[in-house]
Amino acid sequence: MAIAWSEKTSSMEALSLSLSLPPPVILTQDELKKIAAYKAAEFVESGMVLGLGTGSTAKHAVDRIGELLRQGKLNNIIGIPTSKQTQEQATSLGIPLSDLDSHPTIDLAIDGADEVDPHLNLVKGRAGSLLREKMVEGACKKFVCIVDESKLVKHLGGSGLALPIEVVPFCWKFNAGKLRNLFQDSGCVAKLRNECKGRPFVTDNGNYIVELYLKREIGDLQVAGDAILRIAGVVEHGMFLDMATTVIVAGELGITIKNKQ
Ligand SMILES: O=C[C@H](O)[C@H](O)[C@H](O)COP(=O)(O)O
Repeated sequence: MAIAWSEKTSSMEALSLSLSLPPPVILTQDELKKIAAYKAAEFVESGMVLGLGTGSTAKHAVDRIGELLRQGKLNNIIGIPTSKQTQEQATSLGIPLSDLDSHPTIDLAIDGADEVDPHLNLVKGRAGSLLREKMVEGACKKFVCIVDESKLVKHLGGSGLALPIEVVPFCWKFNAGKLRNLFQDSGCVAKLRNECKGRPFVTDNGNYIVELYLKREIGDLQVAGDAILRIAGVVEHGMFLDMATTVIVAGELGITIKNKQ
């Protein structure tokens, strides 16, 4: 797969255009996320069915879409939220919502990621929404991923963050052991994600998240993903392989748009 570097503009210029503010001297990570999100909102056209992502970067995109609707610059949009959190945000902004049952084909999805590798493979799920995100983003014609440059990695797992796996609560320790064994060559440690005070984090689907910390690079990602999904009780994993059609990266030196070809 070849990656085309199709655009590079100054991020400071983009921020000042988007926010009508003078360019700041140092951009925070959140400002970079906002720049990427606002750029992605330019891909939205009236009449589209839109996949609405989850997380701090996607939140900016949803805000922007709400703003454009309010201003009358967009109309006739239908949003398909990827989490209860995004559903609440979109509802509060007056974005009309639906679901995959009624709209099985989505024109465009916009969402963040925890890691992006050079082939535009992603790790997602730090906010625990990986299952609904994968369902929605798997049903879209175009998936625009928005990140700040800290999310770029040489290989998935390269940031040191965990690879999240959604599992049913029933005998999760048994499945955490199976997952650890699957990646024992990568020095895998498997931990349950906790909400607070030892209480497990529960996803919107009532499941748990097992986090895999890998010391070494995973070999074939597709093979690894398939092996994870063969474990009964695993619901989904956080690797989004060959799904993003575009990745918008906001960094100190500008916006880079990478397109899958
Ligand atoms: O479940 C969480 C989602 O996959 C998020 O899109 C991802 O974790 C990126 O989140 P953020 O934009 O907050 O870094």
